Amino acid sequence: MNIPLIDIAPLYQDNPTGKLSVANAIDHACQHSGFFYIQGHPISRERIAAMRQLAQDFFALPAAEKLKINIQLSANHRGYGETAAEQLDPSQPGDWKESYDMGLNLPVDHELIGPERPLYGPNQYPTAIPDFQRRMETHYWDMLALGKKILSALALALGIDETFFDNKFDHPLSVLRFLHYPSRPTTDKQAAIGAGAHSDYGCITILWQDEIGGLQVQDVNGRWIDAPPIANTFVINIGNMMARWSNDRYKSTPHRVYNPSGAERYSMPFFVEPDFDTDVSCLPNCAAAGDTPKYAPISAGDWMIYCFNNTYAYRAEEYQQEET
Ligand SMILES: O=C(O)CCC(=O)C(=O)O
Ligand SMILES: [Fe+2]
Repeated sequence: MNIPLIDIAPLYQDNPTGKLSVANAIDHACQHSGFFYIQGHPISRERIAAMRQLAQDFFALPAAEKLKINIQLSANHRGYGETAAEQLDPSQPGDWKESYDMGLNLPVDHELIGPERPLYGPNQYPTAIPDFQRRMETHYWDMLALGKKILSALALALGIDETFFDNKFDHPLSVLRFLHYPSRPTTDKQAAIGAGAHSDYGCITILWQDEIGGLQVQDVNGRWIDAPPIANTFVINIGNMMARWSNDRYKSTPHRVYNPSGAERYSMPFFVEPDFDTDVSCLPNCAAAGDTPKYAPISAGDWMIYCFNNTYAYRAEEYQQEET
């Protein structure tokens, strides 16, 4: 399996031929591995270094401080997740990582908030770190702009209006996540799996990973292929929503974090997800003329809730209790 490295700088230039050739390279990668690296993006090295430091500072807070903003206190899935709270592969024990999730910060009385859209709401910010909220939000919007740029390339490759996705991110469900895989003894074989095998739920994921490595992508034969860190790049992958939206033109590929060295690791995924009410029904030009699309229309938000209910241990428990 080939995970290509694509220079996306032409997407920011006014040359239609250059743009189209990047769009076609992205389209090709999304149809085959479902994974690619990007370089030539506008997120600076200084910004990445500062965000990494912020993540380190956050996870270094005392447990009691982090637990004040426990994700379990949030009705809309924001805040701190303890080690083993997330179980990406249900056949394995919980993952050996801690997390912090933030997204669009809406006040509780915002008109979009209600039982029918449970993913909207406020963030939970640590009070012990000065300027945390502003720094996270600045990075959030910059990463979202990058995500929209990549989606504009997909639109171009599909022969649809380049701006097709633009108006679908007024109140995005996109999430910026910090991950910390604490160090552990190398004899602990089970814990070498930092994040169990899974595919992502949303449109696309833009991942920054530190220099430790461990990200692996599954090829069609079930083999695990390393996706090693490459300086100043992000790893992009297709999520389940985009696979569905594109009628399976694009592949949402299983991946995991396998780190037998036991070294501490940080990563920072940004999950590009549109507005809750976005209609996810077969994109133009993704079904052959006369063919019925494979999947029924669903809203982006309902799709995400369906996926969440199958992943987080505490949510699955709630869900099962509701059902019995
Ligand atoms: O930590 C990583 O490198 C990958 C994390 C991941 O796949 C995820 O959070 O969906
Ligand atoms: Fe993932």
